[in-house]
Amino acid sequence: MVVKAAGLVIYRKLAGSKIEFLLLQASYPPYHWTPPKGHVDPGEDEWKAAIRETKEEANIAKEQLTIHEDCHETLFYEAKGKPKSVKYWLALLNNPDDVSLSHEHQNWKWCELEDAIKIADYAEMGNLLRKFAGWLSAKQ
Ligand SMILES: Nc1ncnc2c1ncn2[C@H]1C[C@H](O)[C@@H](COP(=O)(O)OP(=O)(O)OP(=O)(O)O)O1
Ligand SMILES: [Mg+2]
Repeated sequence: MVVKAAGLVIYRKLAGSKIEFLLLQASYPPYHWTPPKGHVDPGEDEWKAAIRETKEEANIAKEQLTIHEDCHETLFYEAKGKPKSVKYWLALLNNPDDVSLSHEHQNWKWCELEDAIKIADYAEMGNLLRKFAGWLSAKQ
């Protein structure tokens, strides 16, 4: 059985059409960095889980976001010996307010694309970030 999770790749726009992605660092080994995301609860779909986890993990509510429903991608990898899928949608944080974290994370960072790819470390996440950045530049 595949463990299902979902999240939002949140970005903010700075002056000069600069874009930065939000990454959160786990407060437990391997202290990895990912966008806000987590497991789909019983009775929930991936969309609902992505929004709930973003609120729980980064204190960002749906109302503060413009979620690009058409821009999404699912990652597949093995976590704790089980296959896992994580569906991410791209979302703009309308007013770059402060992020606040739950106990599951110890740090957060706004990163430009190349930095985000380095910090997120996993190749598939790097491809996803490049794809989402490409989608955004095609939209402008
Ligand atoms: N894109 C990825 N590709 C491969 N391995 C990954 C990837 N992202 C995280 N991992 C690794 C880091 C951990 O050792 C393990 C579980 O991490 P992760 O999927 O982030 O779940 P998690 O249990 O820490 O949090 P969550 O509850 O948010 O899903 O998989
Ligand atoms: Mg999580």
